[in-house]
Amino acid sequence: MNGPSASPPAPQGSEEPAARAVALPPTTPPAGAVLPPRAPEAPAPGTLLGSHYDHCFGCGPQHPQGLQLTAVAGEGLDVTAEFTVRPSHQGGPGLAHGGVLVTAMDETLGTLNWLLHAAAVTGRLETDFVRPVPVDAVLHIRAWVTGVHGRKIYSAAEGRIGGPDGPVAIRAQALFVQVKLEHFTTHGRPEDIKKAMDDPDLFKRARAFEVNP
Ligand SMILES: CCCCCCCC(=O)SCCNC(=O)CCNC(=O)[C@H](O)C(C)(C)COP(=O)(O)OP(=O)(O)OC[C@H]1O[C@@H](n2cnc3c(N)ncnc32)[C@H](O)[C@@H]1OP(=O)(O)O
Repeated sequence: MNGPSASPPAPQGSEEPAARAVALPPTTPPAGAVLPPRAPEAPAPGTLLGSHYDHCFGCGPQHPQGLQLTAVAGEGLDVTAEFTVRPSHQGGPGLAHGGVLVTAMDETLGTLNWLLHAAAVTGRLETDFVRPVPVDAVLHIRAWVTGVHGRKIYSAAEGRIGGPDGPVAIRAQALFVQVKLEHFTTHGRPEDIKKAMDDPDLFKRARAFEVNP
């Protein structure tokens, strides 16, 4: 793997803080990135995008503590999604945990891959927490592709509370990297991979998403 790497921090006092900072790659598309059309196989605008895996913490309907996030395909390379914050998602009393909100953004950004018909995983995800999100609130998320460069898919999202046009509570930018089915079969826990592969629907869907970089 040739992805960016971060060196462990230098021993304390040995370097200026700036010299120890890690140069992370940007999540904004580089020169030469393109905005491709929707894939011919992309679900029609308005389609409720099903879960990619029943046990997914982000979207799986069979994950009792998960986010059970639901997303709908937009007109272009965009999706909308809703996530209702439940008591099991608390960080501070009565407030959503920041990491859970990041999961909601990650999952929604991940659903953009349906529109490109490409299997991809998150390589980098940046988040701004703008305002606290209470338990019982619905986070209204919109995500869109900002560019594609080789196997890299750049995207952005914002989450609002109090309604789809309410104030922004969280913003995110991400870089996903397209992968082949082997990414999952090689690295996933064998018993879970076997169960998933034995499910004809899931297997068909996974195969349909295979990419040939
Ligand atoms: C089925 C969909 C599920 C969706 C669930 C919601 C989304 C998720 O949470 S996915 C789970 C979290 N993500 C992961 O577990 C990914 C873990 N990381 C990996 O497996 C690998 O590092 C992976 C696949 C990202 C990249 O590895 P690899 O395929 O070898 O790619 P590699 O050849 O190194 O890099 C390809 C390009 O991407 C860039 N890149 C790779 N990783 C990163 C990164 N982390 N940040 C920025 N750029 C990166 C490289 O610089 C390279 O760019 P260029 O083409 O310009 O040279």
